[in-house]
Amino acid sequence: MKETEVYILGGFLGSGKTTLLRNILKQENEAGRKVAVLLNELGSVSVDSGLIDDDVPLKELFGGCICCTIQDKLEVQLHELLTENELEAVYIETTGAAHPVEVLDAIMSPLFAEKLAYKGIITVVDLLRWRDRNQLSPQLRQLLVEQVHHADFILLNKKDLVTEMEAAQLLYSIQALNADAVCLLTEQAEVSIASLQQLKRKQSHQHQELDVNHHLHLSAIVYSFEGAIKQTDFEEWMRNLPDTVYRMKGYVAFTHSQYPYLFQYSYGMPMLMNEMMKMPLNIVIIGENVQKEQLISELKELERKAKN
Ligand SMILES: Nc1nc2c(ncn2[C@@H]2O[C@H](COP(=O)(O)OP(=O)(O)OP(=O)(O)O)[C@@H](O)[C@H]2O)c(=O)[nH]1
Repeated sequence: MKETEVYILGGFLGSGKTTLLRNILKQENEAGRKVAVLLNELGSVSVDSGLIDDDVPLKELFGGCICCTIQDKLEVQLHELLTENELEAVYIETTGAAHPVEVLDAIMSPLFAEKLAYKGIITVVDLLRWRDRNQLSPQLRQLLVEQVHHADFILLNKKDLVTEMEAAQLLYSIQALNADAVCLLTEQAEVSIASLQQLKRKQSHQHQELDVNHHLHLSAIVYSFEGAIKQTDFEEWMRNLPDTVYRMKGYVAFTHSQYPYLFQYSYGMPMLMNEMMKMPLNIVIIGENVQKEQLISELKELERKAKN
C-alpha cells in the first residue's frame, strides 16, 4: 500500500500558517493529488475551514492544542481520514502554541504509523515577531526558539515588513539556531510544493553524509516486530537508550504472555500495560538524531535472542 505523506505546519500565532496551507492546497489541487487537512484551533469555532474547498477531506479538532488535550481525538481523526480516503498527503496545521515533539508524538500512532511517511515539520516564522522576540515572555520566546530548532523547513514570512538588511540579519540568526533546515524568505508564505519536496530529499541526503557535528532533528522510526521478545532484554535495551530518544509507544509481545503489552516511554520513564487482545506489534520511536539503523538492528537482536 502506498504511504501517505504527512507534513506538520507549525509556527507562532499569526505567523502565516493558514496562508501557507491555502497556497499548498491550491497547488495540490492543480497537481491533482488527493490530500487532507487536519486543523486544530485554540478556540471552539473554526475560522479557517471556510478557506478550504469542499472536496478536500477535512477534520477539525476543537477545544485545545493538539499536544495536550486532544491527542487521542487526533489519533482517531487521522485514522478515519486514512481509512476513508486513499490519500497522497495529509497536512496538519497545528496551533501556534504547539510544541513540535508533542505534535509528532500525537500523530505517530503505532496503529497506523506504518501507513504514514512522515516528511517533516514546516515552520512559519513571522519576521517581525522574530525580530522582537525579546519582548515576549521567556516561555513564549522559548517556544518560538524550539519551533525554529525542530523545523526541517523554515519560511521566514512577512519579508515585506522588514528591510532587506534586517531580513538578512534575521535569516542569519535563524540559521545559527538550525543550520540544517532549509530557509526561505517569503511574502504571503509563497512556496512551491515542488520545492518543498525537492529540498526535503536533499536534506535527508545530507543527513546520511554528515555524521558528526550535524544539527539535531526530530525523527520518527516505526518498527514492526515479527514475534515475541523477552521482557528482561527489552527493559535492558530501554535502560541503555540515549537520552535523545524522547518518546516511544507501541505494542510489544513478550515470550511469557499470550497478548501483547501496550508500552509508553517518555523522557526515560517506561510504562507497560497488558492488553486483552491481539494488536499489531508496531512501535514508534521519536527522538532527535536517533540512529535508525542501530536501533533497528538492536530490536532485531532482541527478537533473535528470544527465538534461541
Ligand atoms: N504583511 C504581511 N502579512 C501577512 C503575510 N503573510 C500572512 N500575513 C497576514 O498575517 C495574518 C495571519 O496570517 P495567518 O495565515 O492567518 O496566520 P496563522 O499562523 O494561521 O495564524 P493563527 O491561526 O492565528 O495561528 C493574516 O492577516 C495574513 O493576511 C506577509 O507575508 N506579509
